[in-house]
Amino acid sequence: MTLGSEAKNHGQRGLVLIEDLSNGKERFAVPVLLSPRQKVDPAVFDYFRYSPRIVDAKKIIQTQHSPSGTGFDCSCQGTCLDEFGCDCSSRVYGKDGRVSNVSVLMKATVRECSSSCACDLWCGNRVAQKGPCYPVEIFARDAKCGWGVRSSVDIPEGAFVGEYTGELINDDEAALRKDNTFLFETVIGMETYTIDAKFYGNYTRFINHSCEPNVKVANVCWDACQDQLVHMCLFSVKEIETGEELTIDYGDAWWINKKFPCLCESSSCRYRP
Ligand SMILES: C[S@@+](CC[C@H](N)C(=O)[O-])C[C@H]1O[C@@H](n2cnc3c(N)ncnc32)[C@H](O)[C@@H]1O
Repeated sequence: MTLGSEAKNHGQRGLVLIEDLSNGKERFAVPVLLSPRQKVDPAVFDYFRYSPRIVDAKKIIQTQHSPSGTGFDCSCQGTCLDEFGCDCSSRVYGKDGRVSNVSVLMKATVRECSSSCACDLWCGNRVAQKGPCYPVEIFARDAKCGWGVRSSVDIPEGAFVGEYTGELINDDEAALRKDNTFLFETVIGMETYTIDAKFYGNYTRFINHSCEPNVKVANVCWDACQDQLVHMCLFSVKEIETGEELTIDYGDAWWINKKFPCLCESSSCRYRP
């Protein structure tokens, strides 16, 4: 992590606290920007460890789920795409790697090709597994909401914008965690697990809630294993302009028992008294 001993000016966008929170682990730098007008506590960056992938410290995937035996593999030569009549295509991604109909994303798990498929790495059914390519920055939103994430470029609709990463833990351990702010449920096979991004994760754990979000979470699989880990993958559901904040809907289960109102400012806000 590059911590600026003196925050540097970053054009109009703010002062750079950290030049690249990912420390070279993403295709692009993930700067953290302070604002002279918005005081936000930077203490999180003292303990937060950046991980572009799920952290399986308890070896849940390795020991509890068979690494062999694929639930899904193809024998295609070259690329898999719906338009080539390929049966293994998830029928979600277009030729440009974007989702043409974002409403289908939330309906069923998207099965991308895996290492046990015969197709090439550039097959059209491998998108989220290759990692994000739209640069973002973490910025001081305001004292109440804390940090937020905004785009550094224009993002088209249907684009993959990142995977929610963090520590993979079982439900018993999740129940013991004191802070449930960063918990996100996932599944492996028939069992439910939790991803906790409080201490380990990537920029997606800084994405704030909106009742009218521009990003939605979809279930995506790409591991060559019968009981595949379902990755929580974020896709833009509308065009996002440079400088616009990325937001997701945390859902009713997250907002239950929260002692503060939603500050999303949407006219259709559901969590404001
Ligand atoms: C997953 S974190 C998002 C990153 C967070 N802003 C930070 O600085 O670490 C969720 C927390 O952000 C704040 N937050 C996010 N969206 C909000 C909203 N719409 N209204 C109020 N607070 C929000 C709340 O403090 C919430 O507990």
